[in-house]
Amino acid sequence: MADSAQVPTLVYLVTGGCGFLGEHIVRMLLEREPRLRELRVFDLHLSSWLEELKTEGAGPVQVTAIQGDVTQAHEVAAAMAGSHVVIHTAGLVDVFGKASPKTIHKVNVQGTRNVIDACVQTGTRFLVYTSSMEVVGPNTKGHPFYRGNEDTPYEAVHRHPYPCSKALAEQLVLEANGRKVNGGLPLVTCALRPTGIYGEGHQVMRDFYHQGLRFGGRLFRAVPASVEHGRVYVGNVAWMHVLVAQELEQRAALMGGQVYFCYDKSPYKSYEDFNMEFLNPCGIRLIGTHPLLPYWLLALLAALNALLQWLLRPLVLYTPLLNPYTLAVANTTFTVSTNKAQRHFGYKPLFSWEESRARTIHWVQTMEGSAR
Ligand SMILES: NC(=O)C1=CN([C@@H]2O[C@H](COP(=O)(O)OP(=O)(O)OC[C@H]3O[C@@H](n4cnc5c(N)ncnc54)[C@H](O)[C@@H]3O)[C@@H](O)[C@H]2O)C=CC1
Ligand SMILES: C[C@H](CCCC(C)(C)O)[C@H]1CC[C@H]2[C@@H]3[C@H](O)CC4=CC(=O)CC[C@]4(C)[C@H]3CC[C@]12C
Repeated sequence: MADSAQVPTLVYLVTGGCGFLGEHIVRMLLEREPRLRELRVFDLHLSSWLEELKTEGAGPVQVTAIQGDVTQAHEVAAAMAGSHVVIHTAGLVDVFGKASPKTIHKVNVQGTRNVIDACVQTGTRFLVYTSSMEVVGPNTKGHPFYRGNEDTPYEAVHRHPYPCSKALAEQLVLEANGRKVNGGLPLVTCALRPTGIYGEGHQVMRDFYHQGLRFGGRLFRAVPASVEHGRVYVGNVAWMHVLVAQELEQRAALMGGQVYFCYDKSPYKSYEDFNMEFLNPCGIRLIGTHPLLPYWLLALLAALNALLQWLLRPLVLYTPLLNPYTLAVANTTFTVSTNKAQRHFGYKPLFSWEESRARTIHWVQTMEGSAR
């Protein structure tokens, strides 16, 4: 990257820039990357906030909205021509059976291959990829991953299309590190593995909140409180992406081809107890200190849901929250504890747990259809 302490010269492209995480990355770049000249936001569906940003909130930075599909190699290459850094966060996040395994593979794996090829073709040298903790686990055997780091041995066995696709895509990204791009310089890549992300705009939190309102302000415990699940605030995930993108040139030898868990100081709790940190102040209570239904019954219901999904598929898309995969993930301890990102590029969470919590609560309270 050119040394541009004073004059903004850099062109960034964010794929999936209109998604939950993508929007936070876009806003964080505008706030925290003074060298930015142009920010290209590439997404299948462009959001209306982007128009407001283009007219009001971007300051001197040119924000370019590009409606495009990562599965279309020519669209990706055209969008990327002339950019210095690409943050590839576009993905099909589906663990509920909304999309077919083929579509998930196409978007997550072929889409990533297209981004890498476009880097090579257009001479874009820096690629930051949003991977996922799901690349590691939880595995199908339900083995706990307790306070693990990037080097913790774990038997990663995937069957579900989403983690399979993220694992393949991450591998492509890491293997691409060092490939010569147009102009002869080496590509520098790195992958971030967020745990379960939460914060403003989180669709599953929205679903749980509305479910709680429908049940008269109550949710029923389904997962034992002893199962701990790693969570990270979206603002800190965005911050880590921005920081990596900024440091990748100076620390290419150290960071190139590396993976980093994406974490912060959010407390280790069960998925449901953690959600209650936000939903409780918004009038939702979690009923039961133990799961109301025994595990075997939940597993049976999850299997039934899977069967119903399959039977109904020709007629209607039935995608309940409970299925064998979500039940297994929610019931398996998976927490990370690492300082690799701090050691390699000085990452420290930008938002404290208290601030992350307050921001998320505020978002739930101001959500359309909220109890307040
Ligand atoms: N939500 C979570 O808890 C976690 C998410 N991740 C990863 O973070 C990334 C972002 O996830 P979220 O923001 O949660 O999902 P999201 O669904 O809110 O955002 C994904 C964005 O990608 C776009 N997109 C999808 N297919 C596309 C295509 N073919 N071409 C161009 N754009 C396309 C969507 O329109 C959307 O704006 C994904 O790669 C996901 O695998 C990783 C760990 C945890
Ligand atoms: C929806 C699940 C909780 C419902 C359980 C039930 C039905 C028993 O009440 C969510 C529990 C864990 C979530 C996943 C986890 O946070 C890791 C993820 C990482 C990603 O990359 C994408 C999202 C997800 C798979 C996330 C999805 C929802 C859960 C399965």
